[in-house]
Amino acid sequence: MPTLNPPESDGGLAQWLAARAGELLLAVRAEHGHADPAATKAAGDRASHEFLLAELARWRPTDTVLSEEDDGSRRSVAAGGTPTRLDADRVWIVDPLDGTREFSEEGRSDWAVHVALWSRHASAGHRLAAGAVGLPAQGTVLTTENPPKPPTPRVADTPIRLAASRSRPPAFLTELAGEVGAELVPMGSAGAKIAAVVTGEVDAYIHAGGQYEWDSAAPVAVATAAGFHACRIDGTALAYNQVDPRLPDLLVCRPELAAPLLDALSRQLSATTAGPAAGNPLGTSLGKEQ
Ligand SMILES: Nc1ncnc2c1ncn2[C@@H]1O[C@H](COP(=O)(O)O)[C@@H](OP(=O)(O)O)[C@H]1O
Ligand SMILES: [Mg+2]
Repeated sequence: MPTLNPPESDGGLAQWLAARAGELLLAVRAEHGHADPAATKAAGDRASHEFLLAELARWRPTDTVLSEEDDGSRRSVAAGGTPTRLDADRVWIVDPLDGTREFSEEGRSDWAVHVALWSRHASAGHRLAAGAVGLPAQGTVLTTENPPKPPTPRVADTPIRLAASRSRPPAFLTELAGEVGAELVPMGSAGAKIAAVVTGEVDAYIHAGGQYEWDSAAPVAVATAAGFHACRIDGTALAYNQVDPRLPDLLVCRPELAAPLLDALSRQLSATTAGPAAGNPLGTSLGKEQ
């Protein structure tokens, strides 16, 4: 690891951490290969998590961290405990490896490193003060430090490109896509999908059925800093550093698509909750992705 000091700003630190964790992950992937996906996933998760925790302890020793790989927070909620981060002013919300499945698959570049800072005193409603999304296999880091370009108008009369989980898309999405004339773009990693919205590769990302704060905090910080829309699928605000870190659904899109997509979502959600035959229309599982 280089000993070079990170930039002083929170956004600069987030970018620096995401870039360096990404270098580590590329090295782990090269070393472990793809013959044993479970071993490659575990090694990547562990290396990136340990690196981020050590560097945050070094550079921000008084801040708190909420990480996907730190089960303590999840357990304390499940056991009825109150996580100490709820009293903290500054909490780093990190996903050391988002799109773990894709990380273990040869040739895929849809996996990411997420580093976000939640601050009690941040001005934005979601209280995300800084964030960076590293896309190591794509050679980029998107960051609030130098926010991506704001959205440009869509080319008229082209189908909306709608990113969705390639392994666990919400059951209502095919019907919704038909209703709004969208084409579905399956992709791994919440970070990679939100990055694809920000770069214009797709127009929107919809997820439902299960996710956690670390899956969306950093990419939502970057997307909203660039002027994109982000909210829950019922149109309510995204909130981070909550007692329960589950944040099971979201919509991220070009601002002009927020109203039509929320309308379509509202119709889908009322249709799917109306009938007993609906099953679990929002998704397939609430468990942690393995
Ligand atoms: N139903 C669900 N329950 C819990 N987590 C989910 C989920 N669907 C997706 N996720 C998480 O959201 C991230 C993006 O998922 P996807 O690639 O399917 O879009 C993954 O994070 P991790 O890779 O960090 O575990 C995945 O585990
Ligand atoms: Mg994740």
